[in-house]
Amino acid sequence: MKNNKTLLEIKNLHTGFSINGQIYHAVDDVSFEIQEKEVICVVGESGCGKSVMSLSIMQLLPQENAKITKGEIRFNGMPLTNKTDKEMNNVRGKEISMIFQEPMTALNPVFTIGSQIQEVLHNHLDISKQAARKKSIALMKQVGISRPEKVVDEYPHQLSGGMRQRVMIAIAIALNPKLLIADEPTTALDVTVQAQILELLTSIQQEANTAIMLITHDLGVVAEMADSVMVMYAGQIVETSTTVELFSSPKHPYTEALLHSIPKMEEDVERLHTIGGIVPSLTSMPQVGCRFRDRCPKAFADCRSITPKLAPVGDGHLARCLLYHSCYPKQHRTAEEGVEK
Ligand SMILES: Nc1ncnc2c1ncn2[C@@H]1O[C@H](COP(=O)(O)OP(=O)(O)OP(=O)(O)O)[C@@H](O)[C@H]1O
Repeated sequence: MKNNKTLLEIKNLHTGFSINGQIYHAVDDVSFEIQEKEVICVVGESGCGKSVMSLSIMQLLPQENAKITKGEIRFNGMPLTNKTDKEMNNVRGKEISMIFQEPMTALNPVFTIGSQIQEVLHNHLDISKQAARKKSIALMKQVGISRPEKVVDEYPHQLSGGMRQRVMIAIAIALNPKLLIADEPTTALDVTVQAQILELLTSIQQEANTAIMLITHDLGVVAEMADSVMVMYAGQIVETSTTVELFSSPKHPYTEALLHSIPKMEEDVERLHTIGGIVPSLTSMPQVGCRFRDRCPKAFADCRSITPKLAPVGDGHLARCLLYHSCYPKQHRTAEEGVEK
């Protein structure tokens, strides 16, 4: 993937919420790149900042109290953070599109499916009514909606959840964006439909060469779809690498815990492994030291007082953990701090 051109570049992104007059960062110093045609998965428990990060990229932060306080977002070299809302309207849909978790809330219940797809076409293309209708039917066919000539005149409530998500995908790809951000696009769907939607996203990526940033809780999906993975914890990237490397050689104890929580076919366990404790809330975020320390089975004294950096632990592999800082030789930590390895 590294040989491809960089499509999205995020540098030191900080997005904060103003709560009782103080700024709390839900995205705290996040940097990464997405290459053309790459599939990158973002994983992490609820509340780790995945959605706030993608809404920051789209400049769709919902609340008046949310703001990008620092950092750069570049798409194809073009800075996005200083764009006006009107200018961003030319980026959204055309260059970057987003698919949300719950299609029913993203679709307008009082307009037909066809008119909602056509609206995107009319907003961006000089296209006749007839041509837009024809194109919307073709898009519906492309995303696997059967009888599109009929569905074009139906309303969202007449479709199943899976079909509604296909409509959302049709809207998202209508203008051939180069990047699709999908925020848990299958969470609200049942298992067989989930697989079909993920298959559809893969075929779009392969046929239209669209890069995909997929936010998911499902590590099985990551293993199957992603070229690379970013693990987020408490607003920060704690590990990132290629998918193969992450699954074969995870470095951060949080990644290890996530991987450990996947049920294995051959294991006869009475209970699924879960990670004890919860993600700290924005207002109780530790300001110094590792944010995972209270839940970490490998934590040692310095994890409270020294803030780990996201440091190289292999080729294109970064982890934010003191265990991999060179000033902590493994044998020293093991002997003096009782760190289990
Ligand atoms: N409007 C808001 N005001 C204050 N805090 C918020 C607001 N929206 C989100 N947050 C906080 O920002 C942090 C990141 O939330 P975010 O929704 O990005 O997490 P997530 O990883 O996407 O979770 P999920 O998987 O549940 O979608 C959380 O601590 C959350 O409570």
